[in-house]
Amino acid sequence: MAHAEHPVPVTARAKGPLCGRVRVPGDKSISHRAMIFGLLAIGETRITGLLEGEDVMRTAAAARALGAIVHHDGPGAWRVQGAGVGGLKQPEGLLDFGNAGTGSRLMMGVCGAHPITTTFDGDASLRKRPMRRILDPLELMGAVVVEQREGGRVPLTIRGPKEAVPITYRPPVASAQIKSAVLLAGLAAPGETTVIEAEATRDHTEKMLRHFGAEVTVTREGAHGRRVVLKGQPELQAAPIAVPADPSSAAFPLVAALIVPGSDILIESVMTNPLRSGLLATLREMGADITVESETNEGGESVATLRVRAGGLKGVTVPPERAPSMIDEYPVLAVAASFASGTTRMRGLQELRVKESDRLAAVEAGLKAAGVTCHIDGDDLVVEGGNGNVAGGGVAATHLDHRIAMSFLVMGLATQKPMQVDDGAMIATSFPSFIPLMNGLGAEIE
Ligand SMILES: O=C(O)C1=C[C@@H](OP(=O)(O)O)[C@@H](O)[C@H](O)C1
Ligand SMILES: C=C(OP(=O)(O)O)C(=O)O
Repeated sequence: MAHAEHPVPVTARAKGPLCGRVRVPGDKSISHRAMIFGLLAIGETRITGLLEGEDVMRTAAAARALGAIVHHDGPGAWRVQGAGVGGLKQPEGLLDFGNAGTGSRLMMGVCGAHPITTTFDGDASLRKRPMRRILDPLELMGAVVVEQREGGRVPLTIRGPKEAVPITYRPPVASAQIKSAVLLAGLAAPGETTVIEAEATRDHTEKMLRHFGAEVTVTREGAHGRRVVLKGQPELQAAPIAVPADPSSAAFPLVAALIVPGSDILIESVMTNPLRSGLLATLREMGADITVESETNEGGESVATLRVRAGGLKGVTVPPERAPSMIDEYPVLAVAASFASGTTRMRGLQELRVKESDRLAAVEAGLKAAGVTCHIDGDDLVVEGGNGNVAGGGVAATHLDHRIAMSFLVMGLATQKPMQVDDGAMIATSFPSFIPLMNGLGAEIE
């Protein structure tokens, strides 16, 4: 388990072109939801391809504490015997979600609508992240929240009502976690629970609700939004889940192959859900050589094998409405932008300030440590590309953030001098096999 007190410095250096074929682990968003729906369903949910990263293991432990029987059958293969909506057990201790925003927030939605009292906690990173965005709608649905330390942060305790009240909710920020927490709470409420989002966010919860037998309707709302209506108190029936490969993890070998001269790699069966594909669209606009070798369907999601070849990238402006479809990919996009020709402006990145770290500040500091000219302009990040030449030689501070760690290690594969990150331990939260997978492609990360 990763601890801030025992940082693990990791260094990446340029060695030569990357080549080979890889498949990245299962999608983190879908893996959390697979465990949660397994808990809420009647019967046995069989999961294949589950991401066995620390974040998802925290959600699995919470599902057990709430009454699920969870079996691990082999790599990625899990079975969850559910407690059913309404059948949750009062957990004995607190639920420690470690570094996991998604796991903690979605489980707050589940627990906050049931007549149980649950205490949530996490690591130093999670303790800084805003939870009011989840607690506000839960209070409208009848939950009582006791904040223990600091307002709107874990540790906190939620007592759910005898019967949750259905609501119509407009999340104040584009967030699949808020939408999902409200919908999961809505499962325990009679009548219809509605979420109206101004910007469409990832739709894994809606898809899984349907897959488990709930009635959900989704209609367009405004230029970029969605209205999601859930009919409450369904009996969810266990259903098999095949977790596709995580596009947010695929982003690391993908950008590495674009910036390391001479590289040519294949990334197998990456999920191409359009609400997760903003990075691909942006890299293509930058001139990236990414082709689809084959396309198919896995577990209700389209997946594609991508061939990625190194080549000159040019700077672009990334519009703010694209942010929800690539929210976790901005750190590694900033790395790609550092090697492009010209300026890249990434607009509307305010949500990056409240991730595992303040990612705007962490990216700016890491890029500067590598000799890249960049600045934050309001909520925009502006990066001046070095046209293939980036000095490197610096140390990037990761602030308990896996994506910051992996992004700067990818950068070090193409900089003139090696890049170090002060702590690689957090990589295990989302991509435990990152270092061997990259080294298998010919990288030197140690
Ligand atoms: O719903 C999800 O699985 C996620 C939603 C996003 O967070 P927000 O809802 O805060 O945007 C994303 O950053 C996170 O990694 C996973
Ligand atoms: C933001 C992320 O995750 P979470 O919110 O689940 O901690 C992420 O994985 O980049």
